[in-house]
Amino acid sequence: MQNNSEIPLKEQNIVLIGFMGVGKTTIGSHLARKLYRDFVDIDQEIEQEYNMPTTEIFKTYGEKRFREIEKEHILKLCSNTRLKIISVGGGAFLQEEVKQACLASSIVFFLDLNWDSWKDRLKMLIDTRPNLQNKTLEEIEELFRSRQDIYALNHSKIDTDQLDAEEVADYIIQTLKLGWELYEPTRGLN
Ligand SMILES: Nc1ncnc2c1ncn2[C@@H]1O[C@H](COP(=O)(O)OP(=O)(O)OP(=O)(O)O)[C@@H](O)[C@H]1O
Ligand SMILES: O=C(O)C1=C[C@@H](O)[C@@H](O)[C@H](O)C1
Ligand SMILES: [Mg+2]
Repeated sequence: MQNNSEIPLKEQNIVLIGFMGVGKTTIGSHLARKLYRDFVDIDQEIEQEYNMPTTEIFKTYGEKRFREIEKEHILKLCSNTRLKIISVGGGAFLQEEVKQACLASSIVFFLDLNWDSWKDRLKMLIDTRPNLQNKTLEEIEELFRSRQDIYALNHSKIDTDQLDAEEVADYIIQTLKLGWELYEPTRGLN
């Protein structure tokens, strides 16, 4: 669970990564409530800044612009904040600089879900995720599989297949407590 950050492990931001629809936003808000921390959802931050949904931002400004704004938001949080729960967009780790900044400053959890479970969620996601639109199921599966590489570097991988969102949040908290105790058992007490 360790990284290069000067920030004590218990105060580092927690970043949730994974493919669209694995539950980063839902689980992140449970986690924030349970740990009494602020929750930041990068997609929602960008939507608020532009005052339009992601699908409209993609149509009006293009994915490239969206990625630039996404990077700005994440880099700022990585360098200026602590104690936050951050859900990043499913494509954020496509940008190497974003990936490295998160891994160096924060505790990064990869929320994993298998394809068969994921595809049952497609109907719920399609209207609001531009990168799922105008694709066949085979193309979406190809995207799903090709994206797994970008999530492979993380501090902890959580298999979410058999768990509801709240159970995943509880599991993350158990993992964190173990990591905090193991790596910094006395920090802050001396
Ligand atoms: N563990 C879970 N079990 C069952 N359903 C879940 C679970 N986690 C999330 N969901 C449901 O899946 C849908 C997508 O979840 P959510 O929006 O949190 O995904 P996301 O990872 O934030 O996606 P994106 O990267 O596109 O923002 C929601 O309808 C949510 O209620
Ligand atoms: O995986 C992706 O490419 C995306 C995921 C969403 O979270 C949004 O960031 C946007 O819809 C793009
Ligand atoms: Mg989300």
